[in-house]
Amino acid sequence: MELLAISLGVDRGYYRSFFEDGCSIMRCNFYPPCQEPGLTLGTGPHRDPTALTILHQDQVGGLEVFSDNVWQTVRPRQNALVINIGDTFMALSNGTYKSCLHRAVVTKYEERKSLAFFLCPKEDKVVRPPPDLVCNQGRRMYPDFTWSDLLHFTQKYYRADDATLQNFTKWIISPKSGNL
Ligand SMILES: O=C(O)CCC(=O)C(=O)O
Ligand SMILES: [Fe+2]
Repeated sequence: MELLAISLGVDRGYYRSFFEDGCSIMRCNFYPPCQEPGLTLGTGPHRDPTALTILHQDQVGGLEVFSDNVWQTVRPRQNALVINIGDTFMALSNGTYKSCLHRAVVTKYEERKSLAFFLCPKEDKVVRPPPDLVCNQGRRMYPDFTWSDLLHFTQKYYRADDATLQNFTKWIISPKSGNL
């Protein structure tokens, strides 16, 4: 978090202290083999709604990221972790860092496991970029929201996909959401 703050030219402690009392989540994904792997996906295309994901995949492989307009395979490396930016960090960086679109494919004969650590803020924390960043950029790209609002949105109303943050922003500012 300090490195990300330094890269954005803001107070180096801003994000680190923001996540100090966070409610992070760890999940193990299990993908059974599939007789027709070309007809399905283990995990469809999405951006993680969380802030930062630290992921380890086993040697079977299957993670793909959408980059330069194509799905690129992330080759498994036993001693490496994949770090992905999620939607919450995209909002915290006022849109400078883009959340990563990714998916996981399945294979015909081998089962696959991956272990993901999702860095999340404390539920009632207001997700707001540092003032210096907004000042330099001239405007806020996303409204204030709490992590609990986004979590609720993605667990109750909306399955995380390519456009979660965009649709969440519309939902949060709509009077019908009951959030204002
Ligand atoms: O299994 C993988 O490699 C990706 C899992 C994933 O995208 C997720 O758990 O959010
Ligand atoms: Fe993901």
